[in-house]
Amino acid sequence: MFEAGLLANRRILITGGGSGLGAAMAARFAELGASLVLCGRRAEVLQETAEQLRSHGSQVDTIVCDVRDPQAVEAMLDEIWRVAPLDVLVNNAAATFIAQTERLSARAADAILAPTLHGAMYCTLGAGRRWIDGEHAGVVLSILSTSTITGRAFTVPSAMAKSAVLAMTKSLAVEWGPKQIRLVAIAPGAFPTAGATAQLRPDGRSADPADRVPLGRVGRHDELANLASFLISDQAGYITGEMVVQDGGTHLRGSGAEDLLRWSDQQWSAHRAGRAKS
Ligand SMILES: CCCCCCCCCCC/C=C/C(=O)SCCNC(=O)CCNC(=O)[C@H](O)C(C)(C)COP(=O)(O)OP(=O)(O)OC[C@H]1O[C@@H](n2cnc3c(N)ncnc32)[C@H](O)[C@@H]1OP(=O)(O)O
Ligand SMILES: NC(=O)C1=CN([C@@H]2O[C@H](COP(=O)(O)OP(=O)(O)OC[C@H]3O[C@@H](n4cnc5c(N)ncnc54)[C@H](OP(=O)(O)O)[C@@H]3O)[C@@H](O)[C@H]2O)C=CC1
Repeated sequence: MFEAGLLANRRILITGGGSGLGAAMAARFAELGASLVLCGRRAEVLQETAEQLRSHGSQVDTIVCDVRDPQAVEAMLDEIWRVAPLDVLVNNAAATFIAQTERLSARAADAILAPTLHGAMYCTLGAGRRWIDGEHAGVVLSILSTSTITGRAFTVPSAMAKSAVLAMTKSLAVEWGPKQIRLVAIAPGAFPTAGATAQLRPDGRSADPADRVPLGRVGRHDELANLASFLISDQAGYITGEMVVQDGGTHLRGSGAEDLLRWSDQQWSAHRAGRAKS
């Protein structure tokens, strides 16, 4: 689909790059010649993904970093820049769960806002400052959600965080455009991963996420990775401040949370209790 060296000589940090869509993007970027830094909280998950990529000859470093912690983010970026500047930051790390919003504790809301909004902001500000100080061009790709368009009942902190990162994307596209820094985003629909399925599709929710998709199927990870590759490449050099929706048309039908309106308080209590046991 792309020329072989599309991302040659690009140094790319993917937050949450050890699993799911982050790992899928890592594999595609590596095939296209990029060198990678993957971060996340679990060292063993990062190592496993990195070893797979290295076995195909790719240059991959891993850094354990909790993006909720601004000092840890600064230490990670210092460690990266000691070797060479990044060219691309991918804000992919995030967290979510379904819950009745009126039952969320402050700690529960922060468990979602902190990685999804604050983490993306800390990484973007840290990379942007270094790019501007070093007069280095850069690209920030953020993985968002169609909740930025529709809102989404029962995952309100996630919808709030993703919408805020979209606001950051549009705002900094203007402020940092003159510094040759582009900011772009993808709003994926259903791309099944272990993380998303565990958090969003508990037993008791209507069966197949493909049922709601006008195109009749869920997304393939390679489709998202290809779109991401295009957006961070020079081929997209005149695109900034934009979010591309990749959801098979699903958000045009609604946010996707409507089935949860029919859950009873008893079902929600059972869901909470099930989580406590697991
Ligand atoms: C098949 C494909 C699906 C279809 C998709 C359709 C499109 C939807 C698009 C949605 C957009 C966003 C998607 C995603 O982000 S998917 C990625 C999901 N991955 C993750 O979430 C990974 C990271 N997750 C985590 O780090 C943890 O799971 C999490 C922070 C979310 C919870 O961690 P943990 O349970 O360990 O946290 P704590 O015990 O510290 O709890 C913190 C407080 O939060 C409260 N809590 C936790 N879970 C729930 C719950 N289910 N309901 C209510 N409250 C909850 C917990 O009680 C703590 O609060 P308190 O101390 O006050 O009790
Ligand atoms: N899959 C889907 O259908 C959809 C996904 N998305 C978005 O795609 C992105 C990837 O999600 P997906 O691959 O499905 O799910 P995953 O759960 O696999 O991805 C989340 C990643 O983020 C990392 N992460 C979570 N919290 C932190 C933290 N505090 N610090 C550093 N890393 C962290 C996790 O690693 P660790 O736990 O080791 O820290 C994990 O690798 C997310 O932004 C999600 O919102 C959006 C719409 C739909």
